[in-house]
Amino acid sequence: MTVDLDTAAEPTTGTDLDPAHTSDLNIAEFRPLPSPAELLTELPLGHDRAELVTRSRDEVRAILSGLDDRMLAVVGPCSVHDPSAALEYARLLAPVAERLREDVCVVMRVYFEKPRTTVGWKGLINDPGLDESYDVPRGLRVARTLLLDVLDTGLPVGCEFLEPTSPQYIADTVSWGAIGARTTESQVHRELASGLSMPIGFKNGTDGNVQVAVDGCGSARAGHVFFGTDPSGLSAVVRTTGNPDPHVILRGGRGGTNYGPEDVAAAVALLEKAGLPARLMVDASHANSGKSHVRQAEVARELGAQIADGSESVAAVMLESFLVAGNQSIDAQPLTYGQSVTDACMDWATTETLLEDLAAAVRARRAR
Ligand SMILES: O=C[C@H](O)[C@H](O)COP(=O)(O)O
Ligand SMILES: C=C(OP(=O)(O)O)C(=O)O
Repeated sequence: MTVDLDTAAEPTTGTDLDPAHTSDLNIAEFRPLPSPAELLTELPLGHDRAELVTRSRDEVRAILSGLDDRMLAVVGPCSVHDPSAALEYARLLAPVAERLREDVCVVMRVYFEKPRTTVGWKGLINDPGLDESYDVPRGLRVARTLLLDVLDTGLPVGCEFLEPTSPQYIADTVSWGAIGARTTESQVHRELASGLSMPIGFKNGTDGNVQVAVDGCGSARAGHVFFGTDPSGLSAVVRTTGNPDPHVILRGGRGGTNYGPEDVAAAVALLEKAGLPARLMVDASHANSGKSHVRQAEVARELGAQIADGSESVAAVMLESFLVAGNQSIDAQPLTYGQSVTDACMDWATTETLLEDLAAAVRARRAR
């Protein structure tokens, strides 16, 4: 039995589709989505933004390969829950990025999909109302609108890709992407990365295992054939040619941090053994900061010192930063404007200073 989801007016349930009731027994409903092509027609990228995306992807590639001696800094909120606050943040970040552009290539972290350790709010695309109403079509529209608005400030954007089909709706706007610690070992995500058009970073595992991220890079560089959807939303066999620019992101793990010079050297040895470029990103947050925004600033300063000392291996950093320091429960009434509802973030003033420090570290490295 086939169901045309484009024309289905009402949600269907698993058992509607399965009269014998032997499958989909735990599916409560199927709800139609617009196709990726429909959303891209409704909210087009346009020529100028496309040029920014292409140019910034090239810059990210050049930095990761060592052809460009600047640093890449992926900086922004842990998650976007309020597009107005995220846009206000972008409007603060854009002039700083412009001022530091000789030394640092700033990409705004605009994360809409949150991988959870068990359960929790899974991001603005999944639940834009933050109230378990799960209006995913609205989530996609709100996310894409914000991505276009951020590009209009002149900033390129970076996202984590989590749902295997969501990139079809937003990836044309994205200049750098991540596969998270919880999915870095997943074949589905490695296949996805192999077809994405921007450089993709693989986090080390939550247990601290870096080899799984190196393996993720090796897998993503290859072409794959897998199940997916085409731009019209139809199920399709997808064949990819491989992503030329996968890289490792050190984010610490249950055993401790991995941003120190010895940890970076150990990761580089794994990359070299795998025949991969010996350059990586370090995430100052997550297990490298123990999820403390105060500690995160110290980690970022220590990374700056490594760079100023001449480290060529740390090509990029990730910082979690928002308007207001710390984090709050998503159930807070009222929510504090500009504060994270997931992991704790550094505030804007701290972030601006850290970006200035990173730029100075790059200049010091260049002068050596
Ligand atoms: O980046 C955010 C979190 O670290 C990640 O999504 C896991 O969150 P959780 O452990 O609160 O579920
Ligand atoms: C979830 C994230 O990180 P990690 O996968 O390292 O936990 C993140 O960067 O938002």
